[in-house]
Amino acid sequence: MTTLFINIKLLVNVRNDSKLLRGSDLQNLPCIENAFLLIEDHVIADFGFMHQIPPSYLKIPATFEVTGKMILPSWCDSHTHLVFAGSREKEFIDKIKGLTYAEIAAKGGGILNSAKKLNVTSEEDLFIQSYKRLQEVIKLGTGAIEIKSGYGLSVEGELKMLRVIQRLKSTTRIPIKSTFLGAHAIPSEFLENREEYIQLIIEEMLPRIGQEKLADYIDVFCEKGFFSTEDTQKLCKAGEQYGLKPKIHANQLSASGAVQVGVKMNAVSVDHLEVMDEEATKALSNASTIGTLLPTAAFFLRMPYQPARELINSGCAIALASDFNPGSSPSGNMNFVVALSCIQMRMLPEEAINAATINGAFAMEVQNIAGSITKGKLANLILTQEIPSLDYIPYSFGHHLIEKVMLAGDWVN
Ligand SMILES: N=CN[C@@H](CCC(=O)O)C(=O)O
Ligand SMILES: [Zn+2]
Repeated sequence: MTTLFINIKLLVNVRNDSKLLRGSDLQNLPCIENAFLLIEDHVIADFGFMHQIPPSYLKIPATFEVTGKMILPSWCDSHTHLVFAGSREKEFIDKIKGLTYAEIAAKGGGILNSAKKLNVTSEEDLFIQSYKRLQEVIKLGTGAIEIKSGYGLSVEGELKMLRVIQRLKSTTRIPIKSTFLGAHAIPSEFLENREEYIQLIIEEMLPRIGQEKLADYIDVFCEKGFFSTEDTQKLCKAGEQYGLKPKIHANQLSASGAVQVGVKMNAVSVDHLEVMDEEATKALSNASTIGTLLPTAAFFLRMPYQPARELINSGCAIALASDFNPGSSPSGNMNFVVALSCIQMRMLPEEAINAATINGAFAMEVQNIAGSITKGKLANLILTQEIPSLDYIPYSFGHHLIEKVMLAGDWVN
């Protein structure tokens, strides 16, 4: 199947090769004005200026004339908890009434509440709920995604979640990476003996996950009241034995040393980063580990936003992701993530788009197939409506500016 786009107002994030962007490089968003784009056999085959289009292309039957519209690579959402059961809007009301995230967790709410729901939900039902959410975010322009377990917190619950992610991988066209987050919270029955739960993860969950090849990464919620930096190192080392690289929940509620541990463990990414101190920023600025910012979690929990400018000015490689989950970010809308990053974290539109595409791709190691308009990459694309400029995308937050979305060269809507 061959598809041609002509008269594209702006073809965004056009690159010959893929490089992780850090510091001031994030501002460089290469684009072609008045462009063509050729898709062949699911991948990007060619692109360039309209005035240089090879005449033979103009005979292609599936030609779309898109004057006034832009084409972007799909969003790469490298941090989600999209597989969950039910919802937690009652806690939302508790938050409105003034309870903190930590107070809700201490009351048996939070992650443990989702775990309770998940463990009484069948694998089939969980798949149906998750599949629906995945279709929704695809229509919102997400074209590659990472999904975590972590609401099972029991051997069977965690395996159930990871099997659902595996089924999503095999039944949809979107590239999916799977992360084992057994260390998301200590289940209530282990509260008096947390070591025993850590042993359960290491001795029972990980071997099963390794055997069934159910995960690509291991994650730990490294935070006071959850898992310590020592626990995190121990769990990451155990994960390494099964080929799982770390992607860590770090510095969400406190500067706990989680970022430094992630960097030391060669984590692919350290995610959240609401509460950074000098040492954490310094560790990240010299590292290949990506700092993934989750501004919608800060927004929803009324927490200070991640210090994006400081991180960029320190030379860090940063990505943006949605953290889609029922407790701290019940939205997987990457368009809002990008807008919020510009509005509240003072990221420039170019920086936010790079962080949500190419750097997001690196943060889940799909940079060879997604994240930019590059020959040979999957044709996972966003076609906008007619818009006046690129800056208009984050500026007009909350508007639905996407006309159509393509995954591997096929329209999904
Ligand atoms: N912080 C840890 N995990 C999730 C929240 C999970 C929940 O509240 O259910 C997060 O990334 O924000
Ligand atoms: Zn998360």
